[in-house]
Amino acid sequence: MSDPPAGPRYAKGHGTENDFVLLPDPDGELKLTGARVRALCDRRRGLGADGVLRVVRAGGLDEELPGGTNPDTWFMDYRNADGSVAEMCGNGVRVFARYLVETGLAARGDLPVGTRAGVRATHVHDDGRVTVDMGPVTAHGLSTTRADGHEFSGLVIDVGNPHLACVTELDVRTLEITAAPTHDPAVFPHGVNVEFVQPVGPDRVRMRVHERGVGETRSCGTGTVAATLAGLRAAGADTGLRTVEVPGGTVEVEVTPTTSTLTGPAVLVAHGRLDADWWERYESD
Ligand SMILES: N[C@@H](CCC[C@H](N)C(=O)O)C(=O)O
Repeated sequence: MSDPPAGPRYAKGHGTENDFVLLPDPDGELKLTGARVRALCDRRRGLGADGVLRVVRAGGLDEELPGGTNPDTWFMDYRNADGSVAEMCGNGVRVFARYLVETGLAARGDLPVGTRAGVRATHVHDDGRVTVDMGPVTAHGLSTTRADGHEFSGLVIDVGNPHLACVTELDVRTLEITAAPTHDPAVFPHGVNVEFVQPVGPDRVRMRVHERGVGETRSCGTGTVAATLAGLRAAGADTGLRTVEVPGGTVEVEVTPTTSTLTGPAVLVAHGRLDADWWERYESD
């Protein structure tokens, strides 16, 4: 039996069941078309994932990067399942850091990762959890959304990417989030990630999320940071800690006066090679 033609290498991983295909591409040689991203993320004709993380040195990227990004820094080139580009992914960056360490591309411990929202400091723990400094999280007033026949008011929050975090007394586990929640395009001209946040204890919130460019996911790291700030504000505080329960597990978030941190699991599931013919089929957008 002869081996089929081998295409690019890949790995599959997840953080609290927000799942990703990782594509190692140190020198930025892969042509990552929208069609390829959509096919990779498709759960029937591809590998299946919420997003793609291209593992590239910042210097290998053909786009302008945030100031302070060293060309040698590993850069998380994040794409949503619909092929769109996003600034930041909090679960993705943890899986990305774990991948760098497990494959020997970086040493265990403190590790900077470039993103379109800026360089993020990560720390890979011995038990497989990863902490990431998510940078400042800022609120910019209120907006509304409709989902499952309810109207929700929420905080407009910037975690490098846009969020609307709606604190509610409803049991969020019962919400039907089959259609995209509405949003005000004047407030969110580039779309938004919407969180439904239910306080369930003094230091604990439960969250469901509908992600821009994906749909409902089992977790969203930047969303948990937005949910924490919204939960804190609802309790009359600006800073503090929250355990955030999502359908795919739990993470810990801390918001301080200057930054925010996210700690949670990062799991690698598989390593392999794509079929070359399959990869070529999706070359053009
Ligand atoms: N799942 C991510 C967020 C991914 C990007 C988001 N869908 C967007 O378009 O902003 C996370 O863990 O933060």
